Amino acid sequence: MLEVSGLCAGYGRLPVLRDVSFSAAEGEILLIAGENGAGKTTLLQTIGGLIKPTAGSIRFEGRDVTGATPEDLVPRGLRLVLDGHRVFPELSVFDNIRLGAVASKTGKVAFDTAVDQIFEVFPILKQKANDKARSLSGGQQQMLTLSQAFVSQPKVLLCDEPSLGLAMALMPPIMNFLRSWAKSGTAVVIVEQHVQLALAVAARGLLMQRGSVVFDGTADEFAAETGIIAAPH
Ligand SMILES: Nc1ncnc2c1ncn2[C@@H]1O[C@H](COP(=O)(O)OP(=O)(O)OP(=O)(O)O)[C@@H](O)[C@H]1O
Repeated sequence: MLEVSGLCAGYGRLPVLRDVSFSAAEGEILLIAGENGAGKTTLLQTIGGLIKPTAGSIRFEGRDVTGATPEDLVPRGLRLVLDGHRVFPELSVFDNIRLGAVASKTGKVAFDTAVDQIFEVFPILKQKANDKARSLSGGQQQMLTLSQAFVSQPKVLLCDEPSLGLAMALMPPIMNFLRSWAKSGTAVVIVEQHVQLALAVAARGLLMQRGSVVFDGTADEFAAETGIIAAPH
């Protein structure tokens, strides 16, 4: 579904990514872990079209999309969800969700089904569907950001720190949400500081250090390599 090969990218003359290669298959969750500054966010942003790579290639569904912009990639089904909250504060919660489906042209039936699923996982968004998004807490805005991506039905979801700003109690529902999302066929690539929790749902784990991939293996192999035990779920 997604193949990254020999990717290099950075900021101005500062190189960050060095020869990064990995792939993510349909229906699997791939965890990207690594210390602060390892280049995880830069990697997601480069794949998502926000940073132009200086070398290497990105293939999505067998097509070369190296250097494509988010405007090209989102309608094709490759979607980046950044950390921090990027909702439209003056619009209602429901309108924010609706906007998520615009670029991908999700059909009405698929949209309604997706909204039902969202309201099941995040009942607070149903309760506040008509309230302005600015009235939501940080964690609720994060739920809304994920929901906007969900209704766009991406084939590849790149998700930076889905847990950011969320109470720990919300982590298992978020992880389960991502898991059911992957089960529907989406390749989910997540950067997550809560490695134990993410490992519980990930099929594979990739470890980055100073802009390079230093380990890539199954979740069990990742746990054996790093000594990190997946949280029970
Ligand atoms: N906009 C930017 N301009 C210049 N350098 C940047 C920029 N963003 C990140 N960097 C640098 O690139 C390197 C990789 O940062 P990146 O945010 O990709 O790491 P990360 O693994 O996601 O870390 P974190 O977990 O702290 O977000 C760091 O040295 C960082 O200082």
